[in-house]
Amino acid sequence: MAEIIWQREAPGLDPAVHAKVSAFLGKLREDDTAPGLHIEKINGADPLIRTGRVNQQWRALLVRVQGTDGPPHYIYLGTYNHDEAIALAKTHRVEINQTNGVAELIKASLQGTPPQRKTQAKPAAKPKPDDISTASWSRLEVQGITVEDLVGLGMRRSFAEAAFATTDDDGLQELADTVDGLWQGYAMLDLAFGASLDAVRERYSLDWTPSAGARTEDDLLKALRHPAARLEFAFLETDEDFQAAIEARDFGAWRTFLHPEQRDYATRRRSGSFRVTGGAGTGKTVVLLHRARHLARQNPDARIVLTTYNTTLADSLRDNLLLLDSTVQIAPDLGTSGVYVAGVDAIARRVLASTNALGLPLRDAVQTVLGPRGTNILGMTGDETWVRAAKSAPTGALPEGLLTPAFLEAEYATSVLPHRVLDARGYARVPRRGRGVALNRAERNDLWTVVEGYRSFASLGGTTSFEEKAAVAAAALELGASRGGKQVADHVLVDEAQDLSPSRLLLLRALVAPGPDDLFLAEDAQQRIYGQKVVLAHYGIKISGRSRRLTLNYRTTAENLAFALRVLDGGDFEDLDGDITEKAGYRSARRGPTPELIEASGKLDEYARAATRLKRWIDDGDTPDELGVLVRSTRDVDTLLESIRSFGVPVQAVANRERPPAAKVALMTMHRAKGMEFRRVIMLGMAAGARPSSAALPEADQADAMQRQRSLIYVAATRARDELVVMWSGRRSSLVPSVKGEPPS
Ligand SMILES: Nc1ncnc2c1ncn2[C@@H]1O[C@H](COP(=O)(O)OP(=O)(O)OP(=O)(O)O)[C@@H](O)[C@H]1O
Repeated sequence: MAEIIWQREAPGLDPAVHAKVSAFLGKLREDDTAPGLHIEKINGADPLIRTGRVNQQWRALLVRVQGTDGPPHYIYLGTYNHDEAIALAKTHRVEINQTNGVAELIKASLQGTPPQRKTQAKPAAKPKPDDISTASWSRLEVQGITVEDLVGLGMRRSFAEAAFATTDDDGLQELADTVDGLWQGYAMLDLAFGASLDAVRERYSLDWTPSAGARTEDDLLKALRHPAARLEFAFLETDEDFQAAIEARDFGAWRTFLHPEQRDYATRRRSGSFRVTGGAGTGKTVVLLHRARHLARQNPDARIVLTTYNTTLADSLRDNLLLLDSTVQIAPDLGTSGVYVAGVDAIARRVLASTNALGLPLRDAVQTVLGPRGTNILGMTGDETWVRAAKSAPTGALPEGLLTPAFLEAEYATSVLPHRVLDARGYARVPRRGRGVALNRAERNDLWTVVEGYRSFASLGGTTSFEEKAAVAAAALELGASRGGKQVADHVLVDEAQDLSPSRLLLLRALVAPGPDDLFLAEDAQQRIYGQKVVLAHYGIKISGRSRRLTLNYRTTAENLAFALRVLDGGDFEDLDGDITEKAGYRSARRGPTPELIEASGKLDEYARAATRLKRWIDDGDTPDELGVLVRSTRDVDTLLESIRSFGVPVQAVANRERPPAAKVALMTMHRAKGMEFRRVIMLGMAAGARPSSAALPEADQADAMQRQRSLIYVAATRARDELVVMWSGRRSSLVPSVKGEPPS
C-alpha cells in the first residue's frame, strides 16, 4: 500500500487521459511494486524523482519518499507525454526550505529568472497604501518591509528583490503565481496588503526550525506536513480524499487544499465557542464544512448540528458536505449521531414537534416566553397580525412611525422575546440595547398593549411566529437541561451567523452544553441583510479571544472585490462582538476585468441589454448555469424572463425555497443569492429610489436599513467570480460606486 500526496498545480487532463491517470494512481496506491506501473528513476534527475507508465504515450511524474516507518509516499506532479515527462523529471525536485522547514516544489528551469521589472524613478512623497497602484513605489516598501525581512522569513532573495522592484498589483500577483513554493507568493501578498511580519510568521507557522544536517526522507515527510507546505501538498489518506482530489477540477481545490489558517480553524480543538469572520468569499463556509467532517471523523457518535439562517442555504451546506466527503454520516434527526443539517427555523420546529420524545417541558417553556396560553403553537402567525394589533390597541402616545409592522416586529424580536418579557412592568425595565429609537414610559406602555393584542390574536389561532418558535424552543431546551436533561447536540456549527436574531442565537446556544468545541460561528457583519445588530455575549455566547479573521478572497477577482468594498464605504459595520469590522487587508488571489456599469434608456432596454449580454457569454462558451441575473425585487420578473427567453437563452426564476436549475441561467433576488456564486453576474435595477420599505421605519431605524441595503448590494456584487455587470435605467443609485476610468460624476 502506498500513499499519494497531491500537488496543487498538477495539471488537469482531458477526460480520456484523466480516467487512465485515475486508474494508474489507484493501482499505485494498492501496490507500488506492480511491474505494469514501471516506476523508474531517471538518469540526471533528483534521486527521489520517478516516472510511472500511465500508458504507451503518457507518463506520470512522481517523487518517491520513503520514511523509516510506514508506507512509501508518492507526490504526484502531473502526467505528461513521454518526452516531456523525462525532461521535467530532470528539472523538478521537492526540497526543504532551509530557513523554515517548509517543503517546496522547485522547477529548476524557472530558477534564477524571476520576472524582472524595471524600477521607475520614485516620486518624492511616499504614497498611502491605497494609492499604490498608480505610484511607482512597491507596496512592500510602503508597508515598511525590507528585502531582508522577506529573506528572513525564508523567501528566495531573487524573488524578494523582484517583489520590491514591482510597483503594480498585477505584477505582484503574477510574481506570486510563478514563484516556487506557493507559500512564498501568499505570504508576500499578505505583507504587501498590510499584514505584519509577526502575523505572517504565525499564519504560516514560519518559526519552525528545520533539523540540521543532511536531508532525510523522514525530514522531507515532516516538511511536507508543515502547515505552509499543505497549501500545495495534500496527503490523500483515505479513499474519499483520493477520490475528491482526482475529481477536483477548477473550483474543487477547496476540498483538498486549505489555507493554513483555514486548516487550523477547521481542525483545532477550542476551549469554548469560536468565531471565524471574513469578507465575502474568504472561505468561511469551506472552513465550516471541513470542521463538520473533521468532528464527525474524530467521533462517529458525536451529534453535530450544521445550520444557517434558512433552508435553502442549509440544503447547499448539505450538498457541499457530501461533495467534500460522501461517507459523512448525515444524522436523520436532531439528537442522533452524525451531522444534522437544517435551517435554524427548521431546527426550532423540530424541537417543538418532538418535546415529548426529547423529554422537554413544552408547557413551561411556552409560559416562560409567552405567558399563559395553550401549547398549541405550531401554526404560523401571519404578518398582518401586527397591523390588527396596532389598530385595536389604544396607542395615543405613539408616533405613526412606531406603529409599522417593521418597527413592531424588530422591537418584539430584539427587546421583548429574548428577555422573556411577560408584562408592562417587565417591558418598562428591559434594557433595549442597540435599538435606535428611545422610548419614554408612556410610549412603552402603549407599545406593550400592542404586544398583548398581538399575543392574544396568535393565542386564539394557536399560532406563533418564527421568532417565537425559536424563543420557545430555546426555553424548552434550557429548562430541560436545568432539570437534569441532556442537550441534543455535542457541537453546533453556524454559517451566516450575522443574520441570526437574538431568539435564534439563544436556541443555538441551548442546543449544546457550554464547553470545548460547543459553538463555532462563521459570520461577516458586512453581509447582514436581515434583522438587527446583535452582540453574541448578550445571548450567552462568549467568544472573547476566540475569534479569527480570514482575509484572502478565493472567489472574487480583485477588481470585483474593490468595487464591492466601495459599496460599503460610508458605513461602519459592527460585528457580533460589537467591534467595527475592518475592511483593510482583504485581498483577492485573482484578477479580471473591471466591473462594467451600464445605463439603459428604460426598463425594457435594460432587460434587452441583459439578454444580449447573456447570449454573448453563452455563444462565447459559458454554460448557462454559470451565469446569474440578480434583481432587487420580483416585480417585472415575468417581463424580464420573456425578454431573456426571446434571445434563445434558457433561464429560470429561482424562488426562495428552490434550488438553482441545471443548465439554465438563474434569475433571483439579491437576497436569494446570498451564499451562492456564479462565473458571471448581471445586477439589474440599480437605479436611485428603488430601495425597499425603509421609509416606513422611524428615522433611527432607517440608518440601519440603509446599512442593510449597502450590505445587500455588497453581497450581490461578491457573487461574481470573474465578471460583473451592473445596470440601471433612470438615475443611478448612490450605492453604485464609480469604477476605474469612469468620469467623475
Ligand atoms: N482553500 C481554498 N482553495 C481553493 N478555493 C477555495 C478555498 N477556500 C475557499 N475556496 C473557494 O472560494 C469560494 C468562496 O468560499 P466560501 O463560500 O467558503 O466563502 P465564504 O467566506 O463563506 O463566502 P460568503 O460569505 O460570500 O458566502 C468558493 O468557491 C470556494 O470553493
